[in-house]
Amino acid sequence: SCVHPDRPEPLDLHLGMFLPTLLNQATPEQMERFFTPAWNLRIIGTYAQTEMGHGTHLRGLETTATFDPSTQEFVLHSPTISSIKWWPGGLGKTSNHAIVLAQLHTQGRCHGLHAFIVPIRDMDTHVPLPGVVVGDIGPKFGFSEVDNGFLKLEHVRIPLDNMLMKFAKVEPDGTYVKPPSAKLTYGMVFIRSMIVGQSALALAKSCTIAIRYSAVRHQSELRPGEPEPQILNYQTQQHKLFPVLAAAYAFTFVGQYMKDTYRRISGDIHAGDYSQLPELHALSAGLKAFTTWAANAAIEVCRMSCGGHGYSRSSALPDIYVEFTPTCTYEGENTVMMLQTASRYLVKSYRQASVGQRLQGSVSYLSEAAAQRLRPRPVSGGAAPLSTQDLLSLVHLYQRRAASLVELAAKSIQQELQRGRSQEEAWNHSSIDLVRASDAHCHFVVVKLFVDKLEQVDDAAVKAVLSTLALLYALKGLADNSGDFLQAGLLTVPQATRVSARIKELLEELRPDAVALVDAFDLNDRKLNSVLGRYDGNVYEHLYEWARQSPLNATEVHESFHKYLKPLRSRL
Ligand SMILES: CC(C)(COP(=O)(O)OP(=O)(O)OC[C@H]1O[C@@H](n2cnc3c(N)ncnc32)[C@H](O)[C@@H]1OP(=O)(O)O)[C@@H](O)C(=O)NCCC(=O)NCCSC(=O)/C=C/CCCCCCCCCCCCC(=O)O
Ligand SMILES: Cc1cc2nc3c(=O)[nH]c(=O)nc-3n(C[C@H](O)[C@H](O)[C@H](O)COP(=O)(O)OP(=O)(O)OC[C@H]3O[C@@H](n4cnc5c(N)ncnc54)[C@H](O)[C@@H]3O)c2cc1C
Repeated sequence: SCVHPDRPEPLDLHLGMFLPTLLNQATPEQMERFFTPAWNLRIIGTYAQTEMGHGTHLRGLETTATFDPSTQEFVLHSPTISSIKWWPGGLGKTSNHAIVLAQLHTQGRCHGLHAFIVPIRDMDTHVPLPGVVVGDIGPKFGFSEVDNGFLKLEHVRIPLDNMLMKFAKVEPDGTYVKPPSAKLTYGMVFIRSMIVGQSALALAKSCTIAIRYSAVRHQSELRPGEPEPQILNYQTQQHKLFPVLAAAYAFTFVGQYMKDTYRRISGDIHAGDYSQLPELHALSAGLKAFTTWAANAAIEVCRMSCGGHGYSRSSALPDIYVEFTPTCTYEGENTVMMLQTASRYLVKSYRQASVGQRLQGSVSYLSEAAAQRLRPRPVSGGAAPLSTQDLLSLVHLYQRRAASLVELAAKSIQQELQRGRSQEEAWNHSSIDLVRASDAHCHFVVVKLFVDKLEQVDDAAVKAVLSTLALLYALKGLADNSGDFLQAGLLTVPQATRVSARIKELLEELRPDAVALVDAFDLNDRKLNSVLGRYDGNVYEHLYEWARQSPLNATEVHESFHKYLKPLRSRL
């Protein structure tokens, strides 16, 4: 990948969104005019969609692009303070172009959001062009390496051919030509798909640091009179870290699957087959939200499991967190993405299955569930026997939980409608259930993909340890969400007790292989950039060396003594 996923950089948007958007939405002539100079960094671009007043609600974006047939130009304008483009990475000081998403107006009609290439700085002097007010939005929670910026356009004129016209077009006389599918101009599916792999990388780095450190850190007393044990021998430490390790492997496989699926379906789209776009949108939106939320929480578990040294930037864990956490917000705020997957895919699929339609792809289980509902329920009605060893039965359990929560959400909407609420109100009053349904659907997809992957592993020893990780991932998820399974009649209290006992056994089974399993991520010391996660385990000497390098230690007596402490003393 041309983007360096390790640390945010001002060119991330150029490489991660400007170039891919050209590839997806530029005509061959526009590729020639823009892609080549952009590839050579003559043109440096960003993706300017979000405005001060709107990030999620794309239809609410206010920037306008009005076609002027007399000059064959678009006039780009920011009509209000809230329409100022706000947040785009690299916009403040780095980029000299921006792909600006604006409401297209031509022949007196608005045709919605379209993408326009807008030069914003002089290619030689880098001075903002006439009508362009651009700058940095100021310090943030992190991402200090990136100049996220603002852009105010004051009747800026660009040529007709600067509108990305691979799909929609504006003719010289101002006639608007619709795209083959309105969904093609949304974009963002590429990055959302890639972010799933970023979640895996963040987890792999964090648990590598925490597990290696837990193997070299000795603390307290397990058996009186014996030496202090490795903290990795404490069951609580294993209970914190081994599920994160299992998730790192799970998300690695899901990230690969997501990339492959993106490549396959975007290939179909380029060939004019848009049929799989809804599945790609739903999967990328849901898995982006599911994996980033999980990884975001897990990074903090890893940091806190390293005690005080985890809070030191020498551990790298604070930086990993600060750089990863905005993935829950950008590229589609997670709650909104979960709602997209539920409302635009799961509930729609549920309704299709309920009238007997055979579903394909990741929702095919909804057809099975619909058929199940038509069959007489077994008298016992109780939960099926639970195997805490059989992965396929656990996959089926997750599938049934997802089907149950999708049905619960769909029925909630129906009940709200029967109470006389409007469609919109009924959906809003069911949105907690909709998010739960998406979460359960994504969780099923992750567990299924993990188990599917095992079928591709030939080495018996590797397959055995990965199976143990998959079991831990599935059972830990079952324990964490036992309410869903109990409520759906898929689990009994005695079975839940057995799950907890089995998890303890798995932690013990994984202990001997834990360090080898993080070494297998093959993250070298430079990439980890962590004193606690060093491959050689030589933590204390390097921690002391790292501290000695601190700028505050450049002098034995810091200037603050003379500037503040001494004068303060003399006044007391
Ligand atoms: C979708 C919304 C939430 C709602 O939009 P709305 O117009 O109201 O639409 P709906 O009515 O809900 O739906 C209409 C139909 O359209 C379908 N739909 C919706 N979205 C899409 C889509 N994206 N694709 C396809 N189809 C879509 C929907 O299903 C409906 O279909 P149907 O009618 O039911 O059939 C919308 O408002 C929205 O999307 N909001 C979110 C806005 C958003 O995402 N903003 C992001 C701005 S850009 C940004 O944040 C950038 C951040 C930069 C971060 C730094 C990145 C650095 C690069 C790192 C890259 C790493 C690469 C590593 C490579 C490697 O690992 O190798
Ligand atoms: C580090 C960083 C980099 C970014 N880079 C870029 C970039 O390069 N280009 C770009 O264009 N943008 C960028 N963004 C902006 C980002 O895409 C938006 O912040 C994001 O889309 C969320 O929109 P918002 O900020 O308006 O939040 P809002 O949508 O206002 O969200 C606030 C709250 O409202 C809730 N909410 C909103 N709508 C709904 C709904 N329909 N149903 C239920 N709840 C809802 C959300 O769940 C959330 O809890 C970046 C943001 C960050 C933090």
